[in-house]
Amino acid sequence: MSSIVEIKHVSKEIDGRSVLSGVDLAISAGSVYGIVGANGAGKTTLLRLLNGVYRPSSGEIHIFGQPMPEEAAAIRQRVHLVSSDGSFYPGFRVKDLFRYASMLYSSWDHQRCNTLIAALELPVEQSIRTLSLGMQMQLRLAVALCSRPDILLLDEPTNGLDPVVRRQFLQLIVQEVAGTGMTVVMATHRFEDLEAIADGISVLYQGRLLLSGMLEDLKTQFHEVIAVADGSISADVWNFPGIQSMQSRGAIHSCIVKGDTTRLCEQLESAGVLHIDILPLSLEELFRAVMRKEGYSRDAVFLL
Ligand SMILES: Nc1ncnc2c1ncn2[C@@H]1O[C@H](COP(=O)(O)OP(=O)(O)OP(=O)(O)O)[C@@H](O)[C@H]1O
Repeated sequence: MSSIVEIKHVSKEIDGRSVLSGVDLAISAGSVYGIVGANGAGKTTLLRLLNGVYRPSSGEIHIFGQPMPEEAAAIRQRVHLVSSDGSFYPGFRVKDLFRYASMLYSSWDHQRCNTLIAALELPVEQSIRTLSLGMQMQLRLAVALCSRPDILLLDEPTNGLDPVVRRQFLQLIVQEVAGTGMTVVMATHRFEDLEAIADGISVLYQGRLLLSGMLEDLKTQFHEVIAVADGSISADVWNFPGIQSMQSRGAIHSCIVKGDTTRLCEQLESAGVLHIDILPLSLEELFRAVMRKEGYSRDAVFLL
């Protein structure tokens, strides 16, 4: 598959502060790509670079094989950013917004618009300022889809959606990708959303990409190894290059390992452990392990 988005060694400074540094990323056409990371990692900034709101301080971004144009309006015809940030045409009624947006986008699809208004039960006569947060998110997505973007950028898109609508929202995105070949780049803290629809993911931490890859590949690369021992295990055993993190509680010792676990298991067996389990990781567990390796952890906050 060809890359529709190529980010080459991109850095971004805002107010003299480094927000992204040396980011390299290629995203295949027609895929759903997830960006995860702690608060303030730079996810929104990355999406804003992709739709031309920001320009890189250094490095290059190519979209559709072309360098990002100087004129951001041209790119926004084909790359639509949906986020829950800021107010969204509060003085408009829903139908006024659709009429206005239809004039902004040359590829506006009126038939799709009618279908989405009906499917999402959007109240066309209602003022946007009176819509719930979830309704507004659905409206933002509907406007984006009617503009028939080649690339849809989603920033925390399922915030505020109830479980039924959230599922419908994700299904709609999958359908669009399958039906139109649209590419989706989605920043989110909801791992279950990415498990459901993402092909690839990147983990951002303090403006750097820690990890990128296809979700299935990453899941086969990382495992949790649990060893039950009659007492402690020599520290030498854990001196193994693939170990991302480890913890011990009584007789149970567990570690997250990247790569082949055979040698580690041999070392554990030689150390006399009673039992070994090798378990696959969920995306959230994988994220936690990678972040823990970077020293990112939070203790409980006690206010009283
Ligand atoms: N306009 C701005 N002015 C100053 N600092 C900014 C601006 N935009 C972003 N930043 C800073 O850049 C860093 C990355 O912000 P960004 O919003 O991209 O992170 P994020 O990963 O989307 O975070 P979150 O998960 O909390 O939404 C943060 O430290 C933020 O304070």
